[in-house]
Amino acid sequence: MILLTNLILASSSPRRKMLLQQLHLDFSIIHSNVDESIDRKVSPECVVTDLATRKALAVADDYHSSYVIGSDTVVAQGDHILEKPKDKEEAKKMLSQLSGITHSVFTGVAVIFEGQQEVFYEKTDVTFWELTEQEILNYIETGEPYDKAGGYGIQALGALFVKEIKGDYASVVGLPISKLYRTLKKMGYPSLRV
Ligand SMILES: Cc1cn([C@H]2C[C@H](O)[C@@H](COP(=O)(O)OP(=O)(O)OP(=O)(O)O)O2)c(=O)[nH]c1=O
Repeated sequence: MILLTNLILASSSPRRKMLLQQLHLDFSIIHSNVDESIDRKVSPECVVTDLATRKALAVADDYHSSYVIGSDTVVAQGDHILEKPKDKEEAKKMLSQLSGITHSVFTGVAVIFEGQQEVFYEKTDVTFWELTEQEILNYIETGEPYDKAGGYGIQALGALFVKEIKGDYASVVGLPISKLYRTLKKMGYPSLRV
């Protein structure tokens, strides 16, 4: 097992990688490959903290002396949890559901180091403009919705749908780096730049 750093991001998300790079730390990426099936009767905060913990634990089992970060993001509209749309129909349904209303984006984070475990979540409220059917169809054609919770990316074309956001922008994109930084500090992570 070759490991160059003692910070590991247990994620395949290019957005999480990009956000963690903002901390100017060396880190490795190891995909966690956990079963991401969820219990839809459970609250979104429980879903994201549970999945984040599962992702971190799956990697931490092999890397005890590293700080391992797992994370998960879902969109919640009322009692409905929206994950990543599987196809065009599902993407259309999700975006139609989000049109003209406020929904919440939940991101859970788990950091594990030598048996210590810190788990938290961020909730950010996002309000969409009313979207026309044509806008939704055109957006789906770009392919942007498919690997993103709720079927949109606030960091890309999806930004055009956003009227207002209350909370942490980075958390919507997939990793609340401000709170993560504070958590690493609390856990004694040694190489923080600030
Ligand atoms: C709402 C929203 C979500 N997303 C992304 C963040 C996450 O990558 C994705 C939600 O899926 P996740 O299952 O949380 O993450 P993932 O499968 O991409 O990566 P991994 O499990 O390996 O860590 O949606 C955006 O990029 N922009 C947005 O505006």
